[in-house]
Amino acid sequence: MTTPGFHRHRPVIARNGGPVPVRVAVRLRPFLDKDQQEKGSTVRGLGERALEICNWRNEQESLKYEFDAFYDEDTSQDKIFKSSVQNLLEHTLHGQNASVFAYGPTGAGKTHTMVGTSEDPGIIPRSVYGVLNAVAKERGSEDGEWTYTIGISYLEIYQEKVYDLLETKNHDLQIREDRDRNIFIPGLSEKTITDFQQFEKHFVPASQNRTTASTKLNSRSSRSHSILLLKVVKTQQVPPYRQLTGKLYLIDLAGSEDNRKTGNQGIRLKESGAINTSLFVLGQVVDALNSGQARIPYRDSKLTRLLQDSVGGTSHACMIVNLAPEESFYTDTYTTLNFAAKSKQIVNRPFTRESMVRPREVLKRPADSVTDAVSKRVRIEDPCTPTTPAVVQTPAKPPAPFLSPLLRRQDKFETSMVDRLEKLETAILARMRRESVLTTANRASVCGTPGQSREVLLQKLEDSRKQLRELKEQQEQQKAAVDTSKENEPPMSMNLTSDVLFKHSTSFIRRKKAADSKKPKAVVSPVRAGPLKPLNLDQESPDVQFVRIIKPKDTVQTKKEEVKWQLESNPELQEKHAAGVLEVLNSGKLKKLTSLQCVGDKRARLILGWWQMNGPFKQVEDLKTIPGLPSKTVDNIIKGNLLCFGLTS
Ligand SMILES: Nc1ncnc2c1ncn2[C@@H]1O[C@H](COP(=O)(O)OP(=O)(O)OP(=O)(O)O)[C@@H](O)[C@H]1O
Repeated sequence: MTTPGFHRHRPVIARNGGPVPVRVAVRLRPFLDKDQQEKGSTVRGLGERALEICNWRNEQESLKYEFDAFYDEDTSQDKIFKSSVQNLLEHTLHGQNASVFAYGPTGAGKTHTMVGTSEDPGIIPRSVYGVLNAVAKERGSEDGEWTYTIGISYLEIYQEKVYDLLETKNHDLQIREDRDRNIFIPGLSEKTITDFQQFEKHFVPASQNRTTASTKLNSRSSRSHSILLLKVVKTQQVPPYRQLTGKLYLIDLAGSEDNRKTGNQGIRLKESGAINTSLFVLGQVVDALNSGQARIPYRDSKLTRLLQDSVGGTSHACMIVNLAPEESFYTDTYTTLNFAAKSKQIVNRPFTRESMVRPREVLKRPADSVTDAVSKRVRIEDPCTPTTPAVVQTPAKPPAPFLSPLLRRQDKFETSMVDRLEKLETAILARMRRESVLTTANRASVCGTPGQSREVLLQKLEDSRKQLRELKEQQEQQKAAVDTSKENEPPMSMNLTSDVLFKHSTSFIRRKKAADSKKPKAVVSPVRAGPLKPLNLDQESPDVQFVRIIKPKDTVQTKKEEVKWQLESNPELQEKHAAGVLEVLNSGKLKKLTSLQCVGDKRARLILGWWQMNGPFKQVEDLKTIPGLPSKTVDNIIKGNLLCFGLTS
């Protein structure tokens, strides 16, 4: 969104700030049912920042956690907003991004925290109100030098598809990243708001569009992740016409669901699968950030792609972790707290996004602005004050340079192309200015009349446009030539170096460096063979065999026919070993998991991730519910471990 009447003419300038950790606050919701209350809460607060839950491995112990804030069941929406969210809002007025997101199991109070009710509004309405107020306050403290535009967009991610909640006809929208590494969604509608009533007018019906359904754990369960985006564009009305763009992401995540408890089936189960998978990827993103991996799997789900800025990105972020006190939520509480503890370590690096704009009014009449250099009063609409639009004076000197039609569409070009066009434009302008002075001084002798002077300039302008058109055509031809050469790329055995292939390439066509044909290329990926790893469990006594090789009773051995030997497993030991494997699976340690047969680093991470999201495995076969682990692989893991342990013991 650019401010009406203005056009961006310089790419975004990023001013880096220091690292800022993600703020993590935990909120415990009250009991919803009196009967449950009598059983007592599984979460106990320990002051304003810490809490404890009992240890499922040893009931005599408790597990303690410390966060930036702990809000008990009596904490009001107002207090949560004021202590965790309010101070983030001002960043959006200064060109920085901020995000608030509610995380937690289904039914723990995320939507209540983010949206709330009309009597007790949550973070979203309070934040919008807060931003509108902050803008009004800031505008009141300066003399109309800046105008403010506030826009809202609202979307949901339902079953890995992005839906526009403000314009329901827009669905399955794509997520893109621009060259300034901003994530954006082409086609997502944006409504400008000037007051809270306008916000409500758009937000309330849009919230009805969100997909909710009744599950065993929540009668109005959100089946999607929703994101309200509030964009504040602040534009300077006098030179140097700075423009600051800040965004506030308010995110209500769908809850993680244990389908053994929800009883979900059919479509609900499918929804739940999509929700759990995206939250699982979120967990992987957090792990990758914490372990300093080079590749962060943001692209593995739509949710993480959209949260790229909030988690390990450039935004100030606050995560509100919602917990439920009921005993039935214990496993969810445990896994949620572990996720929250990991997220606390994430550090974001917010920066200011600033660009320079030029009034459009000037763009429309390039010749006028250069030759006449008259001061014009340009009305620039400020949507925050529709009744009294800001009136500013455009500068008479130096004349605002025009933008060539090509340059106006600079976003579509590679940077170096834009640079070249800009240089060309500057040169033309300098020449025009020189000649403008010349025409003023020698008007009578050189051009005769001002009308003629104008004609000369217009002719020059037409020439410069022609040059730009030619430049663009050249670029397209070169691009086409490169594409064709790529299509006809000869097999690697031909002695063509990258220089030959790309000899026509120009700097503005960026490409991957062509592979060095001299380097020997791997035809097949090498197979890694490792020794069988013994399971790190208590060893059985060697005389108790896990499997015996037996001869089938009914086999009649003939000379020609060989006996088909069979394996008979010892059921007692099988059970014992299964318990041992289960213990490893629930150890929560990557190293222990990789000690299992058929489990490498990648599978261990998948298992660990599932365990963190869903709690302890009840049986070894639960491995089959892990997304990304096919049941055949799981069978191999189970067989491999039970058998290997039997043979090595
Ligand atoms: N702090 C609170 N005070 C009073 N009631 C609450 C509070 N938090 C949640 N509730 C109530 O608990 C129920 C579940 O809350 P909510 O729908 O917000 O859960 P959720 O985490 O968003 O669930 P889902 O992920 O399934 O959408 C609702 O009836 C809500 O009104």
